[in-house]
Amino acid sequence: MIDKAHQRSQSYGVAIHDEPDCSSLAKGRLSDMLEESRLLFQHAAPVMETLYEQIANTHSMVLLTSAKGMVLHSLGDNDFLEKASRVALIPGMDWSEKTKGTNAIGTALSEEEPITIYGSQHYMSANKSLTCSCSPIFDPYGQVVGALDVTGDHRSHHQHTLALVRMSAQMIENHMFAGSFPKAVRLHFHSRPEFLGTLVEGIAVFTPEGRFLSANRSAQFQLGLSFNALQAHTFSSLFDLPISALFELFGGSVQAPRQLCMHNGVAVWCRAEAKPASPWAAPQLAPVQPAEPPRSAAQRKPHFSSLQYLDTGDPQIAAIIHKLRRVADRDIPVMILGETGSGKDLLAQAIHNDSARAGQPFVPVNCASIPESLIEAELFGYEEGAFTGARKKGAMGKIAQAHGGTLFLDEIGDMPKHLQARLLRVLQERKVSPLGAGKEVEVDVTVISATHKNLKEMIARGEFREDLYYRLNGLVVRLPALRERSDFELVVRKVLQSLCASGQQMDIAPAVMELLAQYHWPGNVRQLHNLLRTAVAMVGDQGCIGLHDLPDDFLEELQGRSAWPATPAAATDTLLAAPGEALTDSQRLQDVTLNAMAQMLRLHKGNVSAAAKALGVSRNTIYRKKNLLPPDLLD
Ligand SMILES: Nc1ncnc2c1ncn2[C@@H]1O[C@H](COP(=O)(O)OP(=O)(O)OP(=O)(O)O)[C@@H](O)[C@H]1O
Repeated sequence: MIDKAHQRSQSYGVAIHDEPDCSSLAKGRLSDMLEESRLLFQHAAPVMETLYEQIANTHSMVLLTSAKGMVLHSLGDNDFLEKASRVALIPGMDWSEKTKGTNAIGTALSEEEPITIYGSQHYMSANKSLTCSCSPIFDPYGQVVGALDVTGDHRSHHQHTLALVRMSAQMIENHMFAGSFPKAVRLHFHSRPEFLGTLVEGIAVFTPEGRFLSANRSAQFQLGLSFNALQAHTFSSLFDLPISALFELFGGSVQAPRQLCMHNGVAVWCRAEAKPASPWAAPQLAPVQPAEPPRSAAQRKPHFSSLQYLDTGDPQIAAIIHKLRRVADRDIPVMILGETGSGKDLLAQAIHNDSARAGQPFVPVNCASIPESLIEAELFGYEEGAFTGARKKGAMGKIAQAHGGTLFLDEIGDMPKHLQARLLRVLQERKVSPLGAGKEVEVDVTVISATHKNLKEMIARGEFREDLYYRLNGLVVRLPALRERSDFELVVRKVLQSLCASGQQMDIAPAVMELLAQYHWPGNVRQLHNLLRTAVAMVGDQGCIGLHDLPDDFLEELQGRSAWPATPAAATDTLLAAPGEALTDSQRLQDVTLNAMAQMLRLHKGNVSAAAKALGVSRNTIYRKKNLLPPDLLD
């Protein structure tokens, strides 16, 4: 990228050794540009202040530029501002590549990508004492409208700066997004429900008829499609559902997240929003029926939700479910312990969905994923003007959003100590006071918390309040790790089923099942879910998951852990066989793999690429086994 930028700079005729020139500064032009970029400036100014707070006293400054690279606004340390003015890094100056050659602002705008330009990478000698990190800012129509930059002394550059700048640019984009398309159907989504409502959630907007209008960066990333490519899509081509089904899915509630499957096979948790004025919510399409009583557990689809769905025969899980049913609807706080990925989140949702509060919001908060500086505002909400960067009309906190329903405090062990006391007060008094608000709001929530940390040890170290611990642990349940479960095969089948589209037939070769059962699953069901998702994609429409459908790194790990004993045995079948014919003895997998490779190499006359393609593995997988294969087989 830098080489290309230098070539462009050269072609623009930028002189490497020119002195910085402030003479082109035109006050009138700056005020015109500010007027033109008013919307951008409005959304960016508070974010710039927050960003500046993070980097204050690091000899650096925050800059906002127009889409053409003109500096619109800057905030910085006084000593550095002076240095910056010496290199003409001041409002009104043009930092496009055409005038300044390679620099983060100009190059990020040319490439439409975030970038850091380190000291000597600058094109002009005068700028080599700077290091700058810049991200372009896109408007809700996919157009670059400006850039956000942090520039500092090249000796005090911090490697996290670009990440901070990217996040801040995304925050500005999300704010602009929130104010656009008031009549559209808005879908918020993420593969992890606790990320809904946070900076990283995907937001896609459709017309009431389902035509694509816009998507933020995260949505483009999750859908695997650029803004331009998305123009050709509709809601149904992206989510395999007519848009009218959204209403049914959300049953009139916009709060409780539901699962949808994207066109690329990845499941995401979603919330949908449509303003009452939208025809989507108009009576002829889908009448809102607020008076409808919550559906009973029996009526609800047992889809990733009810306790019944989670009961797959393991006695420890059965005991947990039994205990949970006994305390159901008594507002007893439940604390779920368990390793990461063991299903704590899913269990919390199942508890909610089986409770009398099922028709009300289920609001997850991941205490570990929200920056410490934002968690207070996220949880308790804030009033207009409560702090720098606060939204115009304030925001409702997660606790208040959960009113009537369930608040799920995931990773409670990561809750900052100073907020633990406030949370305790809310739980005791059932009232919440948003930041900057004089009055308190009554809240009726039932609380479920979860953690993989040892809270008792944290209490002993003074890191977790004992009184809060006893408030939260009405009933403590410990989810077993996947390797400890006796219902492994059923869990595999269930996860597999959840990954298949309706009507898609997918089986798993018995030998593969045996192999999976021997693995130690440090990432628990989440790891299994991810592995099977890849395998299902490898198999395609329908068929049977064989060894060659598993990712190479997983197979290598299995080999490394000697889950494949090297028992020499004459293998006869191959794992590429149909389900009924597949091997049942995983002890012979090594030989079977080698045999399959040898067979394919013979068939393709030693052509490793063709054999690898036929086996569905990479060429390296075959090369790595080179020493174990007959030497005459490899070309
Ligand atoms: N019993 C189960 N059946 C089917 N899928 C499951 C089951 N348990 C967990 N999963 C799936 O595994 C993944 C991880 O589950 P979940 O997020 O509930 O774990 P977690 O313990 O909350 O993880 P973390 O500690 O990282 O927050 C999800 O995709 C979930 O759908």
